[in-house]
Amino acid sequence: MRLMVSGGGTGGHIYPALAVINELKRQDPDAEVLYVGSHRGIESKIVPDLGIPFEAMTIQGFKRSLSLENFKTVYLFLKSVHQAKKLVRSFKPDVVLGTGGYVSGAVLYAAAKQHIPTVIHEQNSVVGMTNKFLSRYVDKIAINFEDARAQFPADKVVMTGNPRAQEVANIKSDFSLSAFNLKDDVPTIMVVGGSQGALKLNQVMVEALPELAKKSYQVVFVTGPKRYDHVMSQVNKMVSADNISIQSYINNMPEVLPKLAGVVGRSGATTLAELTALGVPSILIPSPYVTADHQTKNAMSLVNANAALMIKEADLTNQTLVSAMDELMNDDQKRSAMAAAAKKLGKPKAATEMLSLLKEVSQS
Ligand SMILES: CC(=O)N[C@H]1[C@@H](OP(=O)(O)OP(=O)(O)OC[C@H]2O[C@@H](n3ccc(=O)[nH]c3=O)[C@H](O)[C@@H]2O)O[C@H](CO)[C@@H](O)[C@@H]1O
Repeated sequence: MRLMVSGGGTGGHIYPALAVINELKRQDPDAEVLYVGSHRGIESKIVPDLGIPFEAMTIQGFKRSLSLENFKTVYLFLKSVHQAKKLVRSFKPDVVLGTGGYVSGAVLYAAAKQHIPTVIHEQNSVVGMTNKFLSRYVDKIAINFEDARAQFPADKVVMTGNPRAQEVANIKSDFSLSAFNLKDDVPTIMVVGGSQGALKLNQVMVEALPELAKKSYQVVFVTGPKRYDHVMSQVNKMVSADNISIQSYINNMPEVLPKLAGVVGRSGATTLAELTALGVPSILIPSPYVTADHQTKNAMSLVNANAALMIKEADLTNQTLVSAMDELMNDDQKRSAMAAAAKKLGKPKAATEMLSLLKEVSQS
């Protein structure tokens, strides 16, 4: 199979795409893949580092209000469509998959206009702007939350789950927490604000660190790559603790996640697919800065199933955070009940189902 994939801007769009590529390579080592991303998105670093053929385009997002920038955006979009058409003509994909982000808008639109079979994946319960636009043109739409179904043309929708779930569920991890200077036999919780880090969570964590340094559990605090130096400049003034490790970004999350007793984080859809695939209990702090408050909706699907606790960002302080972390980490029974509830929501066959859909569409 010749598979062209496009998705970018943020980890939540990129990792599901990479999981599909991994599953394709596992089933068919001779398959040819081309990943098309944007220059500015983190895919331009992550994808080539994995040795996956990568082409980058220049593209930018629409402003929600009318502005001159939007004219530039339309110009760049049309230019990207033109460039994407050329890439499609030269790569000759059997099928093109889009996993979200502006760049996938141009690539999938270009492919559909050239009558190449197309599929998009919507990770969230509330449909993103790019996928809403593309839904008119593509052949099939794979979803992860039932709530997304009614927002798309009914005959195109297929429930697959998020392919990243299968990738993390299948990993045999021999990761040691010693890589973070922590012990393997002490329960450990990770605090991570999605793929970019979260400003408020970082601020509150910096304030909470002296308290967390006294706990019997360990904490891996992931700041986000762009926020690491700022956090460290504040933390350096404090006493270091041997139960706390501060990291800027985790490159091998599928290996690290199985070693964790809990996660504190944003409720991005791909993060939730990972937590439920493995059955990791969590404390979720939905980002209030996303379209239609979709992270609260994502989080509620776990909270309602007793798989997660939730703190609204407006209520997030070092006290509310530490007390929720204590509630989770000091009660083994509660933690294992939450873990079991999370695992029930997992979709560990999602990558295989996605690939079946791609094959079916490519042959129709
Ligand atoms: C602010 C924003 O617009 N967020 C959106 C974005 O979030 P974001 O990109 O944060 O997406 P998710 O939380 O869904 O996924 C983050 C991904 O990055 C990985 N990771 C994270 C940190 C790290 O150090 N290493 C690492 O590998 C996680 O394991 C996960 O695979 O896309 C999601 C999926 O469409 C949406 O639901 C989110 O609302």
